[in-house]
Amino acid sequence: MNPTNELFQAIVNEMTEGVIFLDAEDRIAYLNPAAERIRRVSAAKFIGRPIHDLHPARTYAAVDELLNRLKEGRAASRHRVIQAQGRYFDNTYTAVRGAAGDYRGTLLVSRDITEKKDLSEENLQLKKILARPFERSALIAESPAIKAALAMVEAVAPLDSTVLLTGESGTGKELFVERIHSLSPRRSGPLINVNCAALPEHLVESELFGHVKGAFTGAVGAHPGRFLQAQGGTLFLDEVGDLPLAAQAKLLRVLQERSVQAVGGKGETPVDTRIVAATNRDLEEDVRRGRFRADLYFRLNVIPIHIPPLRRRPEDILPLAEHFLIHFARRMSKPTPRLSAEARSHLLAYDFPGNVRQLKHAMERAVALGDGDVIEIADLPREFGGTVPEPVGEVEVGDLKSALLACEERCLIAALRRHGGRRTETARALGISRKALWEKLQRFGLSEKLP
Ligand SMILES: Nc1ncnc2c1ncn2[C@@H]1O[C@H](COP(=O)(O)OP(=O)(O)OP(=O)(O)O)[C@@H](O)[C@H]1O
Repeated sequence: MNPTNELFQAIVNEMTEGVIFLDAEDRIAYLNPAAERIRRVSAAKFIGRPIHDLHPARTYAAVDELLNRLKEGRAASRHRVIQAQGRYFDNTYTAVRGAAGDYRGTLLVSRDITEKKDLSEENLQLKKILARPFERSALIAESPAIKAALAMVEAVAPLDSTVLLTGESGTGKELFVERIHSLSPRRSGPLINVNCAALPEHLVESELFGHVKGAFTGAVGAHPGRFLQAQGGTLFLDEVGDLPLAAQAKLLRVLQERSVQAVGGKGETPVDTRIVAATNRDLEEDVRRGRFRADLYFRLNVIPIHIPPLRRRPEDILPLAEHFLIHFARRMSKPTPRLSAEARSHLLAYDFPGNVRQLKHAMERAVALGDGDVIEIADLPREFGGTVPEPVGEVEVGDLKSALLACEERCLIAALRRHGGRRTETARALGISRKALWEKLQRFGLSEKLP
């Protein structure tokens, strides 16, 4: 054998690229070991057979077209990316011509580009993510009403004044507090959040103002209290309307004196914290009914900012829905689905008693359960289909769990009505903690609906 031939043979045998040579009649004249592995064929059986024998019938026309282009000199080489054995290959077809330009055949080289392709896909994903930056606490504000509230927040954030945010549950009050804090000179200090409705009544004072070791049974260690934890920062008193009256008096004193005394402690510690309070209750009404101290109300209501319910600002519904779809799709590593025209009109027509939180949960559910790239009406919770179901009424007995839940909901409603919506008394009558009551009201979306 010609030594040059031997040398080429050795090189081609060792190559990791698959090499196939097709003669002028499109028959396989040569196939190297790498091509045997890639195509899962043996050279011994395939030499002399038409190239089509390596391909599924549906690709014949495309392969013929490609080879014809090369034969006719319309192209010197062509690329095709194929998938084989779960990997991607870039196939380069190059026409081989004699000295006179006569077509002798085609050289087909297959390169494994799986890693490259994976990387470029990942790169594309990352570019998309970068092009659409998603802040964790992005605040969507399309409606004039929410833009006005945001403008107010931006104006008062740099001041140290107390802000009272009002609005139904789930309207985004917490996001507004974050915005106030992050735009204030206290932004590098802590933002401490206290949910006044979730605090057990007997622990309200020690939670807020701290306690010394051994101040009461269970006080094994000292606790600085939320006020001191928020030193130099912002203290967010969420659901402030749910503070028991005794705690309201103590809070008022702290706000007046600007100092706290820990439960069981003697000395006073000066407090340097900005107060932002929020409530979904009608505090003026609570003041009239003697449930909330008027003097505390005036102390907190220095700068009132109202966040309207979602049903009063329909311009926000679809932008919020899309924002949540992107967020959850990314979190669940799924492609971002879009809303069908019908789903959009249902969302726009719905009155959202649970506000943005309810919309957010619905979008999370749709992304989690959806298997397509379009969210249809069927992918939305049942209540979005029409009017909100009345919570009091016949128990729809489907399974035991839902029957028990419906029963629990009715008990809660009855107890709340009997106690005029007063959480502490309701919790006591039901034999559960205020925290447990608060959680149940959230779960059933009842915190808004009742007095
Ligand atoms: N404008 C908005 N843009 C983006 N997300 C929002 C917006 N408004 C509310 N959300 C989201 O909706 C959810 C509910 O909002 P948030 O917890 O701030 O409501 P809230 O008014 O504080 O409710 P509650 O009174 O029950 O504490 C949150 O996950 C929040 O991130």
